[in-house]
Formats: sequence, structure tokens, C-alpha cells
Amino acid sequence: MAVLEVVDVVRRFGGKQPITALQGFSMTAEAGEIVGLLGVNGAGKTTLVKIVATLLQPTSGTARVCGYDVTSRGRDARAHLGVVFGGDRGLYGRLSAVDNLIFFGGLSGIRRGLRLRAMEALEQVGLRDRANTRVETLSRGMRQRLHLAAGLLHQPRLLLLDEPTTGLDVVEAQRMRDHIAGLARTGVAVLLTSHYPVDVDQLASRVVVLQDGVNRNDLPIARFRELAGFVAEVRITGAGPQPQTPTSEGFEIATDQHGWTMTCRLRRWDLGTLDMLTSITKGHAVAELQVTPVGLEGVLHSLLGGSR
Ligand SMILES: Nc1ncnc2c1ncn2[C@@H]1O[C@H](COP(=O)(O)OP(=O)(O)OP(=O)(O)O)[C@@H](O)[C@H]1O
Repeated sequence: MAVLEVVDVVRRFGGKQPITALQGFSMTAEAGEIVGLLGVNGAGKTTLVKIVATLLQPTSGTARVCGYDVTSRGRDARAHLGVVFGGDRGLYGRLSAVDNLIFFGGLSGIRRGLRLRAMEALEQVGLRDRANTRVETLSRGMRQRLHLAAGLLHQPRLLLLDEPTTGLDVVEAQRMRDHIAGLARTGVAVLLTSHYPVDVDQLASRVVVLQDGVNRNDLPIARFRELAGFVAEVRITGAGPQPQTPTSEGFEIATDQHGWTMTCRLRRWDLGTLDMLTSITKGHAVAELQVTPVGLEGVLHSLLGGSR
């Protein structure tokens, strides 16, 4: 059984200009899987996350967490899911890290062994040694990890993460990603919404693209990258006579007062490609060779670029 199963969910909002944010959206997430949820602003990501989190009801369709319908079995669904929104608000600055967790745990109905659970959750996010530190003296990254710990208190099978690295420096963002990856290795399913392609690039095993309220692409991340139609961009600069460019591979060459620049989007990257580049540039004065693998950003751009 999938940890998360969303089937044909429709969500309409009324008002002067009624809007259908989700129009028959379906997806699943299995144990241990990190699914990256991508889409332009207004695509319906937050609406979907709120429905799964039992904060908003679908107009029609079903969403189940560990088999429990989020509408008719909301309490059971909530018992199996943790929600972590980005940012560091909502914590009590004058309480210690562990007391914040005890407070949140109490609110979500954990009665027995709460202090022990709180300490375990702090351990999971690398904050055990800060258990008794007042939250207002913790760094932003630490406070964000404390949010993650709060989402883990009741040992959920599904974690909904919305922008988990917002506002973090590169070191803290990487630490956060490491913790998320570690959680998935313990079998937790993660639905990750992020505007930072690097989060999804590094973490997700599968990518779902939400567009116009439907699941437009749902692919393992390696297959998703292939949607760009190329694997890498190559850029070679040099001086002196310009090389002969092969017509078959779509090379382009430009010249200026400093010399020439040759660019190409490669459809594959292997030893044959390397041989080809060597033979094109043989005997020419090459100043620089750059090969940039296509990232998620490039794929999203070619998928969603003109479709707002
Ligand atoms: N409470 C609401 N009332 C009316 N319309 C809403 C409401 N919540 C969301 N919408 C509309 O539903 C659509 C989807 O919004 P949603 O916030 O789910 O998108 P999103 O993909 O999360 O966007 P972003 O990336 O900007 O956070 C938008 O057109 C939005 O204006």
C-alpha cells in the first residue's frame, strides 16, 4: 500500500472569480521515497499539500495517508503524517528546544514518553546537544531543524516538507538536506515542495510537475532530466583560426575581438563525445572548455517556460 495516494482530486475556490486550483490531480508516494513537487507560482502545490495535511477538504476525489482518507479519517491520517513548513516562526523563543517539542507533542496528543521522544527527535536533526538551549539563541538553521524535529515527534510515515531550506545559508541548507535524506532512508515517505531546484535535484528520487491543476509529469529523476532533450551544454573558447564545426551535432560558433566561442547542447556524454570534441579542437588554441550537465532548472525551463 502506498503511504500517500491521491486520486482525481479536484479543489475549487469560490468568490467573485471562482478558480479550480486542482482539476483531477493524482499521485502516489511509497515508503522511503522522496517525491519532489514542482510547479510555477499558483500551480496548486500549496492547495495539494493542505489537502493532504487535512487542513483543506477536496471538492471531490480522495487523498489517503497510509490508507486513511484525509476527509473521513482525518485523525488517523494525521497520526501518520508530519508537516514542516519553511521559515522559523511559530516556536517559543523563551522556551528551550526540548520544551518547545514537549509543548507541540502535547498539542498533538502524545502522552507517554514525550520527553524521550523529544530527545530522540532532537537527535535525528542533530540538535541533541542544544536540548536545553533557549530557542531565541539558536541560529535560523537550527530553528528550522527544530521545526523538522517537531514534525517527527509522532514518528510519521509521511512527511510534508514545504520549502525546507528557505533562508538557510549553504552549509545549513546542506545539513537540512542530509537530515531529510537520512529520514527517507529510515522508510519515511517525503513530499517535498521547493522553489530551489538544488533541493529537489539532490533529494528527490521522483519528480511530479503540477501544471494547470493536473499531474503533468511524474517520472524518476533521471528520466525527468531527459525531458530537456540534452544532457549537457559544452562551451569551448579559443583564439586564432576557428575550428571546423560538425553540422550533425548542432554546434554554433561566434567570434569577437578576443577569439571564438563554440557552443553545443549534447544529446549524450560518453567517450565518443570526448573523441569528437578532441578531434574538432585538434591543432587549435583552446583557452577553455566547459561542460555543464543539465540541471532541473534547465528541464523546468524547457517544460514550463512559456506556460503560465
Ligand atoms: N483560499 C483561497 N481562495 C481562493 N483562491 C485560492 C485560495 N487558495 C489558493 N487559491 C488559488 O488557487 C490557485 C493555486 O494556489 P496555490 O497556493 O495552491 O499555488 P502554489 O503552486 O502553491 O503557488 P506558490 O508556488 O506561489 O506557493 C491560485 O490561483 C490561488 O490564487
